[in-house]
Amino acid sequence: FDHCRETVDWLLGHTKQRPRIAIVCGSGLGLLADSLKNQESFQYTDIPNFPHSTVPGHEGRLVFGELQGKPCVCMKGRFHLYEGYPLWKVTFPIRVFKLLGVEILLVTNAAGALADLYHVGDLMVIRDHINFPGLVGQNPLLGPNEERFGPRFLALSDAYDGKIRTLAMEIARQFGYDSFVKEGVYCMVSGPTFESIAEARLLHLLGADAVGMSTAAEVVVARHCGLRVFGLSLITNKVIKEYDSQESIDHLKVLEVSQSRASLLQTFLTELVGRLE
Ligand SMILES: Cc1cc2[nH]c(=O)nc(N)n2n1
Repeated sequence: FDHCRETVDWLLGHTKQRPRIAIVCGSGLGLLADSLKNQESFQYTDIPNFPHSTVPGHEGRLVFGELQGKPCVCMKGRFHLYEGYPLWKVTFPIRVFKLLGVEILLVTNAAGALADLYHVGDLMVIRDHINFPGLVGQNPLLGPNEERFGPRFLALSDAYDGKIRTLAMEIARQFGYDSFVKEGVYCMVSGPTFESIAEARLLHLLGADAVGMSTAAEVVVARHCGLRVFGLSLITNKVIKEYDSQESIDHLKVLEVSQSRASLLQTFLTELVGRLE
């Protein structure tokens, strides 16, 4: 808690802005942060106690500013379990946002589609998640509970805010995006390996619609401290589930699709922020 307090005091001393909405930009989706008005940004390396990004496509800046007239703070670049960060570091920014006065967290990520319903370039509004690492002990809330943030035992049956999901689907309809904006279950794996065929089939059997290497841990910590959460996955590839498939996946392909759909995602999220109350 004191770690967070120190970081928050530093930030409060370096900007007059007081964000109500926090946005975590996924792989190659940092475009949104560039569109904020009255920007004030800080390199993660300059912020006390902040971890450093090490993944290509993740810049490493915390950007304060306004989107549709609403005070926001954007993470350009996030931290991943596969980088070797302990989960308390991966999720540290979320508790900083809480102490800054943020009430809503919008989290985006790139993910591979497990369900045939999804195609490359689709957007998946996250209805629920499977926190695979969390099920086997890699949970950000492990260890002594910090009562000043939230309860020892956290309920997650309502993790992804229903009102915001309804609003998002409404916007998709109004913008004519409904052919490629669908709701689904996001499964977090630790990475950095992409799934084997057998793993892909396993996750699909378990009810996951898309799989990625982030997001669930941040959402758990956000819910623990009472933030409303909305998650959006950009489908960057269809996960290979057949042994005779000629397809292959790599990080460059993930980034290429992210770049190609970044502006659409920006339009969608900007409209959503504008209509949040
Ligand atoms: C960011 C990202 C993209 C994909 N695609 C995939 O097939 N499997 C994953 N785990 N991920 N993660």
